[in-house]
Formats: sequence, C-alpha cells, structure tokens
Amino acid sequence: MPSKDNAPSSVADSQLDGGIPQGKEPALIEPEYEVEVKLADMQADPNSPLFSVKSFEELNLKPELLRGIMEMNFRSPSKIQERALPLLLHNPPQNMIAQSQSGTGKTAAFSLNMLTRIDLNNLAPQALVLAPSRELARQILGVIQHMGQFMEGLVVTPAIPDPTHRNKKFEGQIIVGTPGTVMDMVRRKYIDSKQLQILVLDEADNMLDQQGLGDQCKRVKQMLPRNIQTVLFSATFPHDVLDFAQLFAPKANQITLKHEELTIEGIKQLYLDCDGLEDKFAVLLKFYGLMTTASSIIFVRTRATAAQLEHRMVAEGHTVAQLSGGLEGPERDIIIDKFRNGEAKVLITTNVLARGIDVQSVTMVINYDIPTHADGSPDPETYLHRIGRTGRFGRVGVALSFVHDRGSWQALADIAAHFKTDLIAVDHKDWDSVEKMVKKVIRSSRAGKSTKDMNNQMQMDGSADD
Ligand SMILES: Nc1ncnc2c1ncn2[C@@H]1O[C@H](COP(=O)(O)OP(=O)(O)OP(=O)(O)O)[C@@H](O)[C@H]1O
Repeated sequence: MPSKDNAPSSVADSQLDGGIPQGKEPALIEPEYEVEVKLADMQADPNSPLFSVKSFEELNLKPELLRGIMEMNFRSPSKIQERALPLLLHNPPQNMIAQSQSGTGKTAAFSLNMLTRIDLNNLAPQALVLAPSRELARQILGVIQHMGQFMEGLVVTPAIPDPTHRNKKFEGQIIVGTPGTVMDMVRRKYIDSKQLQILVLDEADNMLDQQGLGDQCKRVKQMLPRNIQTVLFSATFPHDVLDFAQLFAPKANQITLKHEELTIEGIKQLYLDCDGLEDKFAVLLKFYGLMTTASSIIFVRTRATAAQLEHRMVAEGHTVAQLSGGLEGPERDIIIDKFRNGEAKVLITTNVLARGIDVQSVTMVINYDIPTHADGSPDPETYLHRIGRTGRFGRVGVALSFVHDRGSWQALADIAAHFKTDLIAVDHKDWDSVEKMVKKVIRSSRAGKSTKDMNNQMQMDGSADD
C-alpha cells in the first residue's frame, strides 16, 4: 500500500487491465505455494513418497468413496490434500495440525479421513467436527454427505441450535456442530461420546482462541476418549495459538505455510480512500451501481452497521440480504441458502461469516469496515479469512477495502505490511476504469478462468480491451 501522501495509482495502471479472451472453460489450477511438513516421528523423512500422493487412487480409498470424489469432479488432490491425506490415513492414527491457504480444499482432506475410518454398521458417533458458525457447520455437513453419497448407511448429523431437536439423541457416524451446542449435548449425554475416534477443529486457531471459543472446545475435548485422533485445520495459525494447538493436539504431524505464502495471488487486493463516513456510504452505492450481476459479500464490524447498511441500500433500490449473529438460526439458514443459490447477490455480514464459507460465485469481497480486534488494533487474520471468501480453488476475485479516516487507513496499511503485500488504490474519481476492472474480473470468473489463465493473459496483453 503506498503512503497516503503518494498519489494513488489508479486501477487503470494495475495488472487488472489485461484482456481476457473468451473461450473454452479450462480446468482450475491451484495457485503455487510451498508447505513445510514436520513429522511427529523425528526419525521419519517428511519428503518420503510415503507421505505424499499425486492421485486419489493411490490412497486405497473405499471404491464408493472414490466414486463420491469423482462425482464432485475432483480430478487430483490439491497440495494440502496430497500432503495431509497420507499422514491422516496412516495407522495407528496420529494427530495433525495443518495450515493451508483459504479455498485450497481443507474440508475434503479432513472429511476423507473420517469417511475412511468410520464403521457404517454402527450408528454411534465416531467422528466429531467442530466449526465456529452454524453456516460453516451446515456447509461441512453438506460436503461430507456429498462425498459419502455412495456409502450405504452413512448418517451425518448436525449439532447446531435447533428448536425442533429437543431432548433427542444425536445418532450418526459423523456429527458436525458448533462448540456450545456440542458441549451441552455431550454433557447431557444426547451425544454419546464413548466411541468417538476422531475430533476435527476446522478454523482451529479461531476455535482455540482463549478470548473466544477456546474454553468450550477445551471442555468438549475433556469429555471425549483420551486417545482420540485430534485434527486441527486452518488457513492461519498465529504463534501464540500454535503453542496452545500443540498442547491440544500433542505429538501432531504438522503442515505449515511460509508467512509470505499466506495471501492468494488470484485475489486482487484493492482499496478505496473515502472522505469520511458519509462519503464511504455514497461511494459504496456508486460502486453497486456498477455491480449488477456478480455475487459479493460486504463485511462490516457490528450487527448495527449491518442492519443499517441493509436498510439504507434497500431504500436506494438495491436487493441485498443481511446475516449477523443477531438473527435466529432458522432465519440465518434461509438467508445463507438464498445467497448460495444466487437469489440474493449481495450479502452484508459481520465476522460471523468471515471464515470457511465457500460460495464459488463470489467474485468480490468488500471490507466496508477494516477488521480490527476488540481493542481496535488491526486484525490481519480476519482480513485474510474475509478476502478468502473469493478466489476459491484458483479462481479470480477482488477484495476491496474502504478506508475513510487516518485510523482505518493505518489499520489497512498495517495489515498490508503484515502480509508483505501491496494493495492497489482505486481512484473513485475515475469510475470508468473501476467499471472496466470489475467487469473484467467478473467475466473471467464466470468463464471459470483460473489465476494462472488470467495472469498469463495479462502478460500477453497489456492494454484494456473494452
Ligand atoms: N481436489 C480438488 N479438486 C477440485 N476442487 C476441489 C478439490 N478440493 C477441494 N475443491 C473445491 O475447492 C473449494 C474450496 O475448498 P474448501 O472449502 O475445503 O477450502 P478450505 O481450504 O477449507 O478454505 P477456507 O480456509 O476458506 O475454509 C470447494 O469448492 C471444493 O469443492
């Protein structure tokens, strides 16, 4: 990010001005990144071919599970799947702490391990997944069901707040839930924990955060069998949380990312400098005048801002949906489902949906408020998770952050410095170039262009094409 005194470079100057050819839809290619593998067994060689696979077939999966993967159109494992799966599936089961960029297929990695290890003839819970939001828990449940669709007898059960599921046992080989509900249900013996063999924490750094869900997750774990295989996945593991993660999942095999590999090259990170709060809203409206068809998520800091923004945007004639923790569960389910199926194109939300949500049509993430911790300091992890709602599995996407005063500008500059990335300034006095850029990314995304296709094309074609 340039200093505030430097004249901002307009989007017209940016890389985004390459022309994208229309043509056949290519297979998506994961962005390049390196992972570091540290094995619990110090004698073993982490680079041994035993601990990496290049195809799903090499994993000796059950045929019906392999069929499920093919049905999902997964042609080959992603990098995290290549490295994590042999370690997860190895016997005797070992704990794992694994980090990989957003949208690179962590869900499939931990789901395949569970689907491989469960006994379908036994309806007692054998694997438990904890996720930080009901939306993410429901999404993970959907992935497991999709992947296991040919496994006869498979039952996957949600454990999220549900008024229709009172005083009933939770049956099913795999339970996916949020920590509060799971803690309550295990304690009251509605979830029988005796035969649980696997515990997965998705978004593990968030789940182990001592200021937030850490206490609940710790209590759940204390009620589970001692030798349970504990699997922790996230795109981010700040150092202090990693220390606690190592206590939570002792002797774990570890897969980590280099710090500078954290941001995804397919997500074009831009920012817009506004003249105060009212101007910020006016610029947002103007921006949405350009954005007619693509799906986007607008992140704000508080529930009150989410509701207010919804109200004001609707009054201006925009069709938007709003989801925050203030709404009841079933209402939240309706809203996210509407967004997933494209009925609502714009979703205004808080950090409740910052993590994990996978809606491939999202081409744009807007940080209307820059993410900060409760004490007001910048929150780079949340920034990374928020922008990771676009650019999924090698797709292209745009993350646009609004700054409106010295404080928000500094917070964004600190976040950019943290990830050693440059943010490109959008000149909102030059709406023509903004419009061109937005349309180009939307078009590439719709055509299923991968990051590589787009970057290659940009190198070949330096000038604007429309
Ligand atoms: N091997 C694969 N081949 C093709 N697509 C895949 C493969 N693995 C996963 N995907 C797809 O990639 C997308 C992102 O996967 P997933 O939601 O698991 O990402 P993630 O790493 O958990 O991201 P986040 O950190 O945001 O939670 C999904 O739509 C999924 O279907």
